[in-house]
Amino acid sequence: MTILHSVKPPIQDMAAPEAGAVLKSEGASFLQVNDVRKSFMSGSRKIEVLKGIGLSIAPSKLTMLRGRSGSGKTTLLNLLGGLDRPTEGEIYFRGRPLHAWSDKQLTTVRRQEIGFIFQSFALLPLLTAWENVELSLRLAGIPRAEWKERVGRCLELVGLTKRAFHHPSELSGGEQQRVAIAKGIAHKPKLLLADEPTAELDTQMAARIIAVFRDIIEAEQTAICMTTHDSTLWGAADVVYQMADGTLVPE
Ligand SMILES: Nc1ncnc2c1ncn2[C@@H]1O[C@H](COP(=O)(O)OP(=O)(O)OP(=O)(O)O)[C@@H](O)[C@H]1O
Repeated sequence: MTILHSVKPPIQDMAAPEAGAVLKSEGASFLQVNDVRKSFMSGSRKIEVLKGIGLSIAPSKLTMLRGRSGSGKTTLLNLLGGLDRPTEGEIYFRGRPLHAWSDKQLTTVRRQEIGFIFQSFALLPLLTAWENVELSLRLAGIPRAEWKERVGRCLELVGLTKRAFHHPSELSGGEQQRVAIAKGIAHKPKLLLADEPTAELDTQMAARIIAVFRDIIEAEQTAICMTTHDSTLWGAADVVYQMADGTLVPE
């Protein structure tokens, strides 16, 4: 495990290619964050939440963002996933400038290349595990002919083949989160972002989720970046960034 703080990145000359177009060599610049700041207005008051973040996320690695509540982890994760844009600074994802992209371009890149997992599982209660995963493929525009094989593969990867036709209410919290992970990876994202994915789980279930993440990285070469308060999990990461009050700090 490497524990890092601020990393000054190589900035490449990146004209704005189409969403979907990818630079050929993406190793070191898979996901690059350069001096990112984010503020929100609360009435007439400006709240500075991120105060100059520089980091890089490597492909096929498990990266964790740790830090106290309110330190800015979720805000940063939302920027990494193109759910929001920085107030200042740059974010390059596979060579393309997310910070400069339109809402339409961000939606396309999210749909095709990024998966999200949230603390609260976000499953549709009336659908089975299988149908929940299938829905992701439908929304991502994957041809119907590919659904069966891909849903089966995703549920296998998270160890839920035998629970495929259960509804969320018939599954444990850990199993529900594994269905949510299968949903998150169904469209084969290059980057999977998980916001406190183990917060509602006990230690054993949390460890199982991390093991599933490892299997996904191995099998699909996905980069995974997750936030967590749980100190028992940090040792399982390839890289840990610690945040405090909107900045990255050394250990
Ligand atoms: N849209 C917003 N408008 C105003 N303030 C916001 C907004 N989003 C986040 N904040 C503030 O930014 C700070 C950081 O929030 P964020 O959710 O990123 O922290 P966090 O480290 O993820 O916390 P937690 O671990 O509790 O989820 C908090 O003080 C929060 O109130």
